[in-house]
Amino acid sequence: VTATPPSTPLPKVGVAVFLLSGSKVLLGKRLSAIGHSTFALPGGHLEFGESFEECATREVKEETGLDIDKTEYLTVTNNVISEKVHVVSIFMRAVPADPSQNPQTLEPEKCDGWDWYEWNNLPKPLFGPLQDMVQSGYNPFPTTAS
Ligand SMILES: CC(C)CCOP(=O)(O)OP(=O)(O)O
Ligand SMILES: [Mg+2]
Ligand SMILES: [Mg+2]
Ligand SMILES: [Mg+2]
Repeated sequence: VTATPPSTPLPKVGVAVFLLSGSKVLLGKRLSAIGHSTFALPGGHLEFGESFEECATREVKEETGLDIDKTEYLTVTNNVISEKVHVVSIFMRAVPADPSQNPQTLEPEKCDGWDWYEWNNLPKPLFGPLQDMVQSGYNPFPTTAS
């Protein structure tokens, strides 16, 4: 009888949303097993049949109660987070549909609370894939035509 090798789980596909307000971005401290106690963008698993935009809109609404506008694809990253977790992250950007709306912590078991942070003064530690992007000097903000 040949032992079956331990199966390595398939990569996950996550959609993360840079929700922008002026020079600030919305972040929440994760309480899920993956990335526990690190600050991450709202977002989540891409579900069957969803477009990236549909997933972004759904996850932000589920997690923060906020409706979003001007959602657009930014970039993708490929991160092996641990020996059991490999995540392909689709990064989107968007703006709140109603700037006066405050985010709500709708999944307190997954997130310790949402706050707006200046891009040049982000909290630590950041969730792995986001930390890598920040470290690489990535700028999620629209470039205003000079
Ligand atoms: C980070 C990676 C596991 C992708 C899924 O992100 P997530 O844990 O926020 O997922 P959900 O919001 O869908 O629960
Ligand atoms: Mg979610
Ligand atoms: Mg989800
Ligand atoms: Mg999530």
